[in-house]
Amino acid sequence: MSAEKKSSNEDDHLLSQLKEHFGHNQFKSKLQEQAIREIVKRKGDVFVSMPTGSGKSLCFQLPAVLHSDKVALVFSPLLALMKDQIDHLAKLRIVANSINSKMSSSERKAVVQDLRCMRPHTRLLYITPEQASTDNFQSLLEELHRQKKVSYIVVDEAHCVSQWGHDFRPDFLKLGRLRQAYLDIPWIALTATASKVVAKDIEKQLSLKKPVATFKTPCFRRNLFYDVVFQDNMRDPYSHLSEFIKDTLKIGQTDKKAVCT
Ligand SMILES: Nc1ncnc2c1ncn2[C@@H]1O[C@H](COP(=O)(O)OP(=O)(O)OP(=O)(O)O)[C@@H](O)[C@H]1O
Repeated sequence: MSAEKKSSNEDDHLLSQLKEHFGHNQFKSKLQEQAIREIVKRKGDVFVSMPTGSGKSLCFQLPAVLHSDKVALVFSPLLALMKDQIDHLAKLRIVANSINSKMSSSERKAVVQDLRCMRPHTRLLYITPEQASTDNFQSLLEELHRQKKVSYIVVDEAHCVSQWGHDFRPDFLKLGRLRQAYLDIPWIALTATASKVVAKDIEKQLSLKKPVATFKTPCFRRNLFYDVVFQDNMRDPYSHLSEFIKDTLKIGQTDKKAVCT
C-alpha cells in the first residue's frame, strides 16, 4: 500500500473513532487535530497549550480510548475537575476512574482490581499529583508498566508545575521524577495558560523528553482591544468608553476576522 493511501486510511480511522466514541463529526480546530494525530503516534512527548474550551481534553481522551488494553494515567490538580471529566466520559460509555484520598478503601480496591485484570476496562485513571509519591501508587505504576498497560501519562493543568505561573502546586514537581523513571511512556502536558517562560519551565520541571512536539495557540488575540486611561483624567468616562467601543467596532469592520466582544 502506498504511504499516501496508508495515511488517508489512518485519517479515516481516527475520524470514525472520533464519531464513534465522542459523537463529533470533525475536529474542533486544526490544532486539536494536529495534536491528536501526533499523540496517537506515541513517538514522544507532546505539549499542548490552547485556551479554555478549545477541546484540550479530547487531545488525550481520544488517543486513550484507541488503546483497548491499556490505561492512560491523568494527573489533575482538582478533584472537581476529575469528577467533571469522569462523569462526562461515563455518559459516553468510556470507563474512567480515579484514585484519590476521598475514596473508601473498597472503592479503591475495585479500581485497582480492574487495573490488575489482563484487559482492564479502565481507559483513563485520574490521580492527584499528591498520589504520585505514595508507596501504593508507586508500586501500582511499576506493576502496570511491567505489564505494558500504560498508554500515556498526562499532566492536565500543567502550568501548576511552574513557580512562574499562577496556581503553582509543589506536588506537581514530584511528577518530574516520575518522568525520569518511566522513559518509554509518552507524556502529554496540557495547559490553557502558558507564557513562553512558563512553557519552558513546564518542559524543564516535568523533564519532558526532547524534542517535545508543541501545539500552541498564538497568544495574540485580534478580537481584544485595550485602552488604559486614568479615570481622574477623564471628564466623562462613559462617553470615553462609548467612543472606544465605536472605534474598535470600526476596526472590526475593516478587519473581517476581528470580532468585538
Ligand atoms: N472535535 C470536537 N467537536 C465538537 N466539540 C468538541 C470537540 N472537541 C471538544 N469539544 C467540546 O468542546 C468543549 C470544551 O472542551 P474541553 O472541556 O475539553 O476544553 P478544554 O480546552 O479542556 O477546557 P479547559 O481549559 O477548561 O479544561 C466540550 O464541550 C467538548 O465536548
